[in-house]
Amino acid sequence: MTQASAAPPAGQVRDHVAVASGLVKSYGTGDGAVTALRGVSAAFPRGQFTAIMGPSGSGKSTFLHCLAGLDTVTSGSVLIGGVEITGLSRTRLTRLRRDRLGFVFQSFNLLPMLTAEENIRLTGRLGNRRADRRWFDTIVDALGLRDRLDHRPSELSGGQQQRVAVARALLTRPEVLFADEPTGNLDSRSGAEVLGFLRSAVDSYGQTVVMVTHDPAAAAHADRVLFLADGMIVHELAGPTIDQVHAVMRRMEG
Ligand SMILES: Nc1ncnc2c1ncn2[C@@H]1O[C@H](COP(=O)(O)OP(=O)(O)OP(=O)(O)O)[C@@H](O)[C@H]1O
Repeated sequence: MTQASAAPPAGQVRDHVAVASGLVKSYGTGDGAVTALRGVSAAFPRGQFTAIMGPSGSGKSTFLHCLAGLDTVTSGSVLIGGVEITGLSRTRLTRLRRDRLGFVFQSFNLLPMLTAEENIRLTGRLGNRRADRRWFDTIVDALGLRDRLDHRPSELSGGQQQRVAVARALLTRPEVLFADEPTGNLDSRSGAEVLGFLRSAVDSYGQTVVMVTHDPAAAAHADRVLFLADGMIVHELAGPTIDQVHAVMRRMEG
């Protein structure tokens, strides 16, 4: 297996919207301590779609959460848009996540009492109203949600709910969209629709996407796949095909 690339030198940081260097994450102390990340370094170029794969327990979700400022690190550094986030106060971190990052999770995390449109607009800031309206319309139409905007989550299919969650995450034009198993609760057709949209957001709008997935077919939508094993990046594939991803996973799972 090839060695994955380390974080880039300082001069390249501006080309990478997120840079992790030497990330270590331990949970607990003493005999019960678990080290989930053991020195993970990776850089995420602007406008690229990266998938993170690896066996169960290899540290994928921990890595995504540390990278996105949802969890603290034990040591190491995370730069988002050039800002070192590991030392930020809780308030500044919350503001950075709200203003600059988007999130999509396996469970759609929509508010049940709000309509699809209200859910989508929940995190959107009011800036230039006309531009905001245009962008809202662009996302809603691209995701095929136009005739579902007045529905509440319980009146939507899983695929539609996840598309609402993706629209909500993209409304603020985040520097990075972080997705943790976004298709984990969807049938293969709905999953493919969500993945197709993420792909086109990268291709059409230059969106940066970082996605954790178990599914080789999902990972094949990405520009590259980083493979984690036992808290370390052990392999990287560029322009992955489903067969290549399967082959690496088979080797890793022995
Ligand atoms: N809050 C926590 N407290 C203690 N240990 C944790 C915690 N979260 C994760 N871990 C441990 O850290 C390791 C990595 O977990 P993580 O959830 O990041 O793996 P994963 O690759 O995303 O797994 P899966 O594919 O099963 O979701 C595992 O050994 C897990 O048990």
